[in-house]
Amino acid sequence: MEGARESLIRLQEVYNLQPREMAKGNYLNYKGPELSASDVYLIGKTAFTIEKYPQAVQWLTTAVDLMSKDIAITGPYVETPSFGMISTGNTAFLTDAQTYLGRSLLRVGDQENARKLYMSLVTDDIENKNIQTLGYELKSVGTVEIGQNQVITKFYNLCQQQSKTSEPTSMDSRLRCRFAYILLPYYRFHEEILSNTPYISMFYDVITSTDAERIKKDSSAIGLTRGKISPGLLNETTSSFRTSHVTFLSDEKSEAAAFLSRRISYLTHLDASKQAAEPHQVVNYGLGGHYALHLDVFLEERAEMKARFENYGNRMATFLIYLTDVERGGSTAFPGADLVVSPTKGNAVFWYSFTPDGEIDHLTEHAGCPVVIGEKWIINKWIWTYGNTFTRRCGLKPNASQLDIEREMYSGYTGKHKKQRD
Ligand SMILES: O=C(O)CCC(=O)C(=O)O
Ligand SMILES: [Fe+2]
Repeated sequence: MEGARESLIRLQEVYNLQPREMAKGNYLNYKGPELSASDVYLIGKTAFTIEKYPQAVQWLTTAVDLMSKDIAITGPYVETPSFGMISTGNTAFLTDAQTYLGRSLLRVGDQENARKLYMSLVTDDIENKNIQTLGYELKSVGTVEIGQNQVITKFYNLCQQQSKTSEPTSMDSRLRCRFAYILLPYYRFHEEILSNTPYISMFYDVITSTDAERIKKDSSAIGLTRGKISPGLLNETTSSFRTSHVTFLSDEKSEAAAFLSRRISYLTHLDASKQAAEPHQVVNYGLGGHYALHLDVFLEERAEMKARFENYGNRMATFLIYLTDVERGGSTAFPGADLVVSPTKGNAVFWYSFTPDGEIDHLTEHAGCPVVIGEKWIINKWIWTYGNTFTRRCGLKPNASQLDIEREMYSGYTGKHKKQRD
């Protein structure tokens, strides 16, 4: 339950949804479940606990409004034969909701309203522990810890836009659509260059619906488990940073996966076989499922992690295929490239995490936006630097872009450049 509440808070935060609307079941014009006043209160309390105070204020204000309305209709208390007057259903939480609201207001700097709320409560029930806590905190303002503001505005704005290609500037005049250059003449795929530096492109229809279903089936047969992040080798951990279910799917375990590895090699001109790439990783996100901003490469400070892969180098490139459409949300955002890619079944987003002069490209930081409506499945292929040292060599100029080096790269560095088919 706690996870579900955090998911709703994430949707509220990233997509700027109003708890008042969410309580009525309105999610970006989609109809979802309605929430009761006590649900709204409990979500507000969770927001408080995880230090999302601006969000807590919105939920708890809504809860207090909803509960106060209930009181107007039914009265806060009913007479019972054995227990005398007891408070009814939703309204039982009203005082608690008000005190948590006061404590949240205090933490977003609204002392005035926090104090007003306290004054209206303190006469009610002198014994109430929550009211006492609020009173105590009001007296010691300044020592109350204010949570870190974790709002990453740009990333959220991109998620809200759902899909956006960076504006072509004169420098980016080479942004375009083309047929991916593949040696087999009958093998044609559309590629759209979304960003030149960092190089991010979209391949269309790289997997059939049948194969997408096969991949889901083969990975479900293995079993998906809660995704982890690895700050270090020994402390892999589940975290609200990444909420999804994942499994690795090797070419041996799935014919569809093996076929896909070969296709990725053709499309990228890199070796995506098991000598030079990880097994595919299949990921499934449900409501609110997301992956916060990160780089796919391992950084120096993650030395332990690097040691684990010392035979492979680092993650040179990512080929991410969407196995489902997502009704709303679930895009992949690249704030460094001012780009967000909408999940479309069968399409793939591809990027290099290293610049052609061999440096980690921090502009490739990216995130999986939370899913609002529907379900999201993806399959990732991480292609390693070792094994691809000769398939993608360094550029000759220090600031060479991928487009500068791709002709030689595509001809296998034979010196015989074929004319690019545009
Ligand atoms: O789900 C997404 O769109 C991004 C996933 C991702 O970045 C990853 O799995 O490394
Ligand atoms: Fe990633």
